[in-house]
Amino acid sequence: MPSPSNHSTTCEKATVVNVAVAVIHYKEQYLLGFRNAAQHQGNRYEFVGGKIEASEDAKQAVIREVAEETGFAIHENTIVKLGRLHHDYGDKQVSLQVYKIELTAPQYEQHKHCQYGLEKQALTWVTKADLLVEKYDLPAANKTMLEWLKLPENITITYPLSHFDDHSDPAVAWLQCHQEKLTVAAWVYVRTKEAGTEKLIAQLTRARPDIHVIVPHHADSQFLGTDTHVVAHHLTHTALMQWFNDAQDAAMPDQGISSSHPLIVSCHDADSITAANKLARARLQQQLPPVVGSFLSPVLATQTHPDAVSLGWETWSALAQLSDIPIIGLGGLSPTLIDQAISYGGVSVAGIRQFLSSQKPKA
Ligand SMILES: Nc1nc2c([nH]c(=O)n2[C@@H]2O[C@H](COP(=O)(O)OP(=O)(O)OP(=O)(O)O)[C@@H](O)[C@H]2O)c(=O)[nH]1
Repeated sequence: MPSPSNHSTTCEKATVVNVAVAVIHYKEQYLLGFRNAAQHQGNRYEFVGGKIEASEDAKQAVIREVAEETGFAIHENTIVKLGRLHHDYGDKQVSLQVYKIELTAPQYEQHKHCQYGLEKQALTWVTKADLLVEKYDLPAANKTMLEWLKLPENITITYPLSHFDDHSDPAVAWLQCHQEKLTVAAWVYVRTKEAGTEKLIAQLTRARPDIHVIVPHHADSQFLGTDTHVVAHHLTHTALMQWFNDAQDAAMPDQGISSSHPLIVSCHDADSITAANKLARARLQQQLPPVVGSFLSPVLATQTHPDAVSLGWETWSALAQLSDIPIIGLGGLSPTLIDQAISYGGVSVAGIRQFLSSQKPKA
């Protein structure tokens, strides 16, 4: 704790350093730099990046830093905002604005054998798999970035049980449909609102142990079975806004929300994005598993919610820019629209019908 008499230390600590971070990749190859021993968080790997100057915004800073450190001119690449996070290292507070940039094949080919950057810093290309299993020692704030990077490009949402109401046993029909049609190793948000959701999830994951499930945040994990691969808990828009309203006066606003898993939330507008940003900050402050994604919907008109007014890509994109966590497009989308979603500022697309394959997965 700083001594009250040490005014300069207190001031230094209170100053937040604004940093732009570039997660540069080509397909599954990711670029890491190495911080020299004399730097803050020295002798650790890092993503390319640096301080945002007073005269520029975060995106301009990321373009400049990447050019200065690597020589890549990325202004014509798609630059997707992954998120923003605050981290207190004790000796320094940083606010990191993180962008993901995919290089073109020629950009990568030209650079893939370079072992040093333009500032003579060591550079290395690593696989996404090695990066995500934390084979490389990165600063503590980067843990959350790695959680963000785990989000796949497609997320399948299950049909509601009521979709099978005309079957003699809707639960059996629900199970059979998803068991057969989920793609291999799919991330699946099980959106059943009815009682007994845990039993259905356990049955589905027993039949399909390859899948990764996102479960409602109130799902009782003791009924899910130990083999169920839960990657996140989901908070509906209603539950998120309820938390936000309850949290306005609370010192430690975490009431009733899972502390065991990362969270994915649902947002529809600027208010819910503000709530999600607040929840994301609170989780980091309390060192709880982070908020890793936000379904922002409806992008386009959907069969399941025909009365909802869709946002359209432009409004969706403007809302995505307000988010401190990665944005997942939902509503009237198909997996083939991923490039469009990325170009409008998202990282993934989600949906029901179009994301279930008619091909049975191989045993
Ligand atoms: N570039 C980069 N910085 C990061 C990452 N993660 C992270 O916590 N940081 C922090 O963000 C700050 C980056 O600022 P910087 O690179 O401009 O400054 P520096 O301390 O290295 O050197 P400088 O003050 O001499 O410019 C450092 O405090 C660093 O520890 C990351 O992945 N990349």
